[in-house]
Amino acid sequence: MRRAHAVEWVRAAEGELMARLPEGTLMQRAAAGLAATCAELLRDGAPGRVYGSRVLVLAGSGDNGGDALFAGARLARRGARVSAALLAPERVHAGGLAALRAAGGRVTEDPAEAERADLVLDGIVGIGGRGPLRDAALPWVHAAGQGAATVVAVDLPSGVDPDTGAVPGAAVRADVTVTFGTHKPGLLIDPGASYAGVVRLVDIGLAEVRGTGSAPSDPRRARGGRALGTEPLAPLFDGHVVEALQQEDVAALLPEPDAESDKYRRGVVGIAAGSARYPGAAVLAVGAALHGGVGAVRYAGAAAREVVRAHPEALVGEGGPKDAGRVQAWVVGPGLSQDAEAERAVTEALDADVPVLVDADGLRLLARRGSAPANALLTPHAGEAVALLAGIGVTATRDQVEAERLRHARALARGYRCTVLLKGSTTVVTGPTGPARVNATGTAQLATAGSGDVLSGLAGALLAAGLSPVDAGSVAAYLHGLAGRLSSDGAPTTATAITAALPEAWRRSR
Ligand SMILES: NC(=O)C1=CN([C@@H]2O[C@H](COP(=O)(O)OP(=O)(O)OC[C@H]3O[C@@H](n4cnc5c(N)ncnc54)[C@H](O)[C@@H]3O)[C@@H](O)[C@H]2O)[C@@H](O)CC1
Ligand SMILES: Nc1ncnc2c1ncn2[C@@H]1O[C@H](COP(=O)(O)OP(=O)(O)O)[C@@H](O)[C@H]1O
Ligand SMILES: [K+]
Repeated sequence: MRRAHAVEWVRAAEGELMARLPEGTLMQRAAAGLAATCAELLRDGAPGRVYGSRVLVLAGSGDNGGDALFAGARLARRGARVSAALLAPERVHAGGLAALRAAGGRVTEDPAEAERADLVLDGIVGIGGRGPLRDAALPWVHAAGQGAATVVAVDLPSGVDPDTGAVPGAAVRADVTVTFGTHKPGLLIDPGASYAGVVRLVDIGLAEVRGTGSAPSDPRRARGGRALGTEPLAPLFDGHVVEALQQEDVAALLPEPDAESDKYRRGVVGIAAGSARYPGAAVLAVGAALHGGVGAVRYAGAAAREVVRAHPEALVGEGGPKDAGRVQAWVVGPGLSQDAEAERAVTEALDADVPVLVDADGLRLLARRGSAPANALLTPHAGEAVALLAGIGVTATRDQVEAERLRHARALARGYRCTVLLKGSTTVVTGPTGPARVNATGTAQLATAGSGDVLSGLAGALLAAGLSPVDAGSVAAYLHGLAGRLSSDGAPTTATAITAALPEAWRRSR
């Protein structure tokens, strides 16, 4: 599992660790890890060696600049030609600048150096950064983007909000980010994540003080109706606030049949989706559910004929969920439309007393109620999230949801008191408390009609197979993203092709 901690936790942990160590130890650990990565990049890149390479340090006013200056000093001692741009000269890290000068480095005021450099070290701001990058940095950041230099972000790309991944203005586009101690949420959540390049974690000893985070905040306090932004971002639950499943985590969660399994023991998922107008959503959701590790898929609704024609394995009926027979989880909503019959299907699925995944039209209907059962998994895209937020009295635009995914997904989970999977460039899955899961396997090629229906069917099947809503949502997002990549391989893909790639995604994940 990849874990990310909030700034508040990082500062507390670092404070505790620093109190036990000689002054400057952590910064030297950070600088050593940073310099080692830079040396490797210079050796593997165009210069082919550290000696004689041109390195530019962008140094802001805080410790992030200190890390970069000390790393620059280490590279200068190995023969690199290092210069530093001091973006706030009166507040520069004095020890870092002295070390750089002592190693032969110099100060520059010419942004064109950023275009000529082999490597640019972004030490403008780290976890102390707030709001858009200030003007002094902009010519340097622009020039670094124009040139051929490898851009290495120190701790995180400057301009990316460390806790949310929001990018409120200009930001550094890094090829590599060297982050210290633990990942930061902004490195795992778009738009910030897309600025980070390849992220490398340097151990500075924070693991020694893990578990010192304060208790999670009470979810009841955060019940909807208030403006967002007035509460602390997220509870410091077990220290980390964000986590990303890795292949071995997914492998441990995938349901596998054993010698005693039969189709009922593996779980049966019910799909209430599609309508006379949109039968395709039903066909796609059922198709994906059939690859989701359950023993059987029941379909209930108006597209029964189309479903059984496409998938003879499905058990179909034209009535609603109530008449469909026993299932271990329901998926309700894709392509359902929003008429009285659709409303009845949603009510019956919610009343079935089994875990229920609500998507698409089902979410629009749910927003009118403003509540959901605790075992529900809601799967909105940003537009549907706006409607759901309105249902609990929170006003937000689509752009705001996309700029701060974590905050809005959490607000929905708290407001509806259930699990929420917010789709998009970084899929976020979260309950009202506990760490949020983010998924990194996706590709923008997934943004194709019907791909959400595939995700719903798959996640519903995993729910029926016994996974918790958070596990079902995050494992489904992982497999769906991987299947999207496999089916696309650089070309446009389709929902049908994503479904066809699910078995290979599953095989590669177990
Ligand atoms: N605290 C520690 O023990 C360690 C900290 N380390 C480094 O220290 C960093 C944190 O240092 P600081 O707390 O000094 O904070 P930063 O260096 O991240 O930034 C703080 C400074 O940047 C300015 N600033 C804030 N927002 C800005 C913006 N949008 N544009 C331009 N300037 C802005 C502020 O005025 C402040 O002076 C970490 O990210 C990491 O790189 C590492 O040395 C490891 C150990
Ligand atoms: N830019 C993107 N990067 C990665 N995944 C994306 C992106 N845009 C959309 N997706 C994914 O594609 C799927 C689209 O689902 P949805 O919006 O419900 O589409 P539809 O309703 O057409 O099925 C979701 O899984 C979503 O996370
Ligand atoms: K930085």
